[in-house]
Amino acid sequence: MRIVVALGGNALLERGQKPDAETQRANAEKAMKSLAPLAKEHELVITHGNGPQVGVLALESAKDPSLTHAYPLDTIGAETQGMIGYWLLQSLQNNLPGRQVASLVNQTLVMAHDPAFDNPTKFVGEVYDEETAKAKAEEMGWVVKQDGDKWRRVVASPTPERVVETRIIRLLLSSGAVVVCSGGGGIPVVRDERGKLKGVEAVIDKDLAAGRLAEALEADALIILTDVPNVMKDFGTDHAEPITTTTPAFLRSLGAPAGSMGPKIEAACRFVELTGDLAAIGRLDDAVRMLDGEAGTIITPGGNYGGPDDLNPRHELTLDV
Ligand SMILES: Nc1ncnc2c1ncn2[C@@H]1O[C@H](COP(=O)(O)OP(=O)(O)O)[C@@H](O)[C@H]1O
Ligand SMILES: NC(=O)OP(=O)(O)O
Repeated sequence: MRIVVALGGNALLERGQKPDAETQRANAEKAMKSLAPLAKEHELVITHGNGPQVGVLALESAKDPSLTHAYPLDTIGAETQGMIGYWLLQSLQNNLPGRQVASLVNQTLVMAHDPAFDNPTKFVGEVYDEETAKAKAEEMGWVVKQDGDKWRRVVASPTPERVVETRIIRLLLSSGAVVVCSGGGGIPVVRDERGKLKGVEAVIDKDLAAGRLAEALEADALIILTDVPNVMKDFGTDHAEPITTTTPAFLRSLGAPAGSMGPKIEAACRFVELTGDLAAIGRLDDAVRMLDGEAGTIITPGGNYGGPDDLNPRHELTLDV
């Protein structure tokens, strides 16, 4: 089977943890141990978030006295792909001896006229109280918005249209390699009037980008991993209920959920609607059980799933290396 996994930000940095390299490396190691069983049996693509890490590197760059201009967000996106990609690469190599692993710096095309450029919505960096956030906005030239009961910097997050390196990712997968790519949703780029690629000031949503990549790779499943076991109906109320197996129509009928559960649901529903295949949302530790239909919120066209025998995979793992 060919599986695209989107790794939630919490897998690298739990709420309240400081973004030190050693903390994130240790979290990456735990996350890759959870995904190793999937990689042993399937073609696997791993994508990841970069919101907190963009914040750290952007601040560093903005405060570096040797620079005339702070690094732009496309360059910082590439830095985060290199850094997080390295942590994931090494953990995978250590947990999957003998298996080839590739970690790519790669780009995602967005449209230059995407209205998202005029309405920043993607939270990056750390959380502040309102007063500190507004002072930071003044000092750094940021836009800040409320995120729950805290405040955070927001940047433009245009819709991902296509992963530029889709073809090489497909080649790597068919040779048996595990591929880490589309980190932070991919480095945001547009094509200019001559068709040449050019970076833009934005951070793409990694779940939406993982969905687009899964479509383009004709993946058999899209698994979105976060820190909650299920999508909940009536989330945040005293009658909240976990959703186990469902349809895109039902999930969409719940309305727009708070924060980044929204893009997760959108990515999962779109993938199932367009491909007829399976998407799942749940906890990192449950990744294997989700595919067995024993955990998570499973989304299929008919809203039922009895396990991998219900799938009709197009891809088989071949270790051609
Ligand atoms: N309907 C819902 N069901 C479950 N969790 C929800 C829902 N709506 C919002 N959430 C919140 O979304 C969070 C996951 O989103 P987020 O933390 O942004 O993901 P990640 O960083 O793992 O990509 C959960 O911890 C939960 O607080
Ligand atoms: N790029 C992105 O979606 O990152 P987070 O998941 O860390 O917000």
